Amino acid sequence: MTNTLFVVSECAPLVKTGGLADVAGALPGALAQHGVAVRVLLPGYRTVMRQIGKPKVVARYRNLFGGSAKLLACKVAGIDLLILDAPHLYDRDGAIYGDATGADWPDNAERFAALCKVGAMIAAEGVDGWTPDIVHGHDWQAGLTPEYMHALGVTTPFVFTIHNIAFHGNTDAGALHALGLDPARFTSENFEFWGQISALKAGLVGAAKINTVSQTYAEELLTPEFGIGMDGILRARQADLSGIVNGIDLDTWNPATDPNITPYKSPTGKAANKRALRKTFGLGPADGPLCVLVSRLTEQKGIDLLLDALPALLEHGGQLALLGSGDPKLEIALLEAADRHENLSVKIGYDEALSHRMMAGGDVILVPSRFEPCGLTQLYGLRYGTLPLVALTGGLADTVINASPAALARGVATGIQFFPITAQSLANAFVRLMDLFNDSKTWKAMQRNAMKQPVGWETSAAAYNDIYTNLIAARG
Ligand SMILES: Nc1ncnc2c1ncn2[C@@H]1O[C@H](COP(=O)(O)OP(=O)(O)O[C@H]2O[C@H](CO)[C@@H](O)[C@H](O)[C@H]2O)[C@@H](O)[C@H]1O
Repeated sequence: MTNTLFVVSECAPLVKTGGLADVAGALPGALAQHGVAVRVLLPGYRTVMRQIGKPKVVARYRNLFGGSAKLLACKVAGIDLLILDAPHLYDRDGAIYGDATGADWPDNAERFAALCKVGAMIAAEGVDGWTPDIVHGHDWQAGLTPEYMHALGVTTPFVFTIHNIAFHGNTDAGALHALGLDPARFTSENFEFWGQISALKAGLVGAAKINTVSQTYAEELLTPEFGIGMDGILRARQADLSGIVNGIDLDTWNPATDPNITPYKSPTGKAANKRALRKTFGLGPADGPLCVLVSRLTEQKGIDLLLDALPALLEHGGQLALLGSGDPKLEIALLEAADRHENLSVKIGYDEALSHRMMAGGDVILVPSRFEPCGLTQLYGLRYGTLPLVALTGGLADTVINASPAALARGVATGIQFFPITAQSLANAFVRLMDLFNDSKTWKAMQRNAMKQPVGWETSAAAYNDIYTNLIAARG
């Protein structure tokens, strides 16, 4: 039995802004099959505190970055949680990373340093009769954990997973004292990055093993274009870097049992869901494919490329139902485009149940991202027979089999990929899509292929378990 402590800033179903939460929520269950007992250390945001009932207090901290705090143990949705209840850091209105206007909380450095520090203390002393053999941090919010472990003299191996390298968690050097970091280690070999404290770099430097969420993204990260300043460090650590593709929760995302939809086992069952979805989005009947897109609306996700390429879809009988929220400029541009095109319907917001109905009712799931470490919505799409049309990058390259002549001849295609990642090549992909969609025999075969593709956690959980076991064996 291996004990693993996850240090992570979000975890589904309790609190989610994106794919990180899905992974933190699903991977523990998958690892349990391999004899790994995961406990997830999570900030006690107001929304989390409301969902955990009466947990057990397992530790108290008199002064954790300016206030007292408690560590609470509880189980929600089968996940063993350790909730850091620090009201001065987490009990506030607004979102988990920022206020209602979208601005980051000014004390985010302290908020997540506190999480890392408690992670390190758990590794040092154990908690609730439980001590981790492995500490596994996710993204910059967990990056300082190995620094605090080092300060406490803890040698438990630290595994670091990069879900999105675009966020570095940088802070001014003046915060060294406030964060309780050792000024002697504020060097380019450790966590100094262009004169700032970088939580992400601390994680990359301090990890025994680093991984990201697909093999292609692991390779892309070694280039300046994708590494966003961290490519040099990652090249230096290449021997310890791997790519492990994400899975999805096969119970939550199961078209045969999904309570949000009219359940189906074969692609023909999608028709009723498609009718319902058109109604929800106010779209009329059309000859072309009904595309769906569910996403945070950011530059990463290529929404601007999509806006430019859309006529190639909409003017040839295709439709798009889009659900998302994020960058206000993109939200406005999408709403304006929806006013102009009757075959485009946009809902701004976050709606988990609707996202299920979109997977069930859509013909095609669009993921035109500029970069995508793994991506989850194309995996949902595969499972629901909703064929992915994706940019050829990161996990989208690894999980979709492009309908190339060779793949079609072998009968293995599951979707469409486009490259280079430009509006023009996306528009060309829409033209290819129309041809494929009109060839109903090929389309149905692709849907069947898609629904058969393994998209669960089985193989990837085994890969994480291998990392843990090798690190533990190497310690002796
Ligand atoms: N408006 C909305 N309503 C309902 N649901 C919505 C929504 N907007 C987004 N979602 C949901 O949020 C999740 C997004 O996950 P992704 O993996 O696609 O991207 P994200 O960039 O957040 O994750 C980062 O981390 C994950 C996990 O490693 C990587 O897969 C990914 O490449 C990386 O960028 C999906 O479950 C999606 O359905």
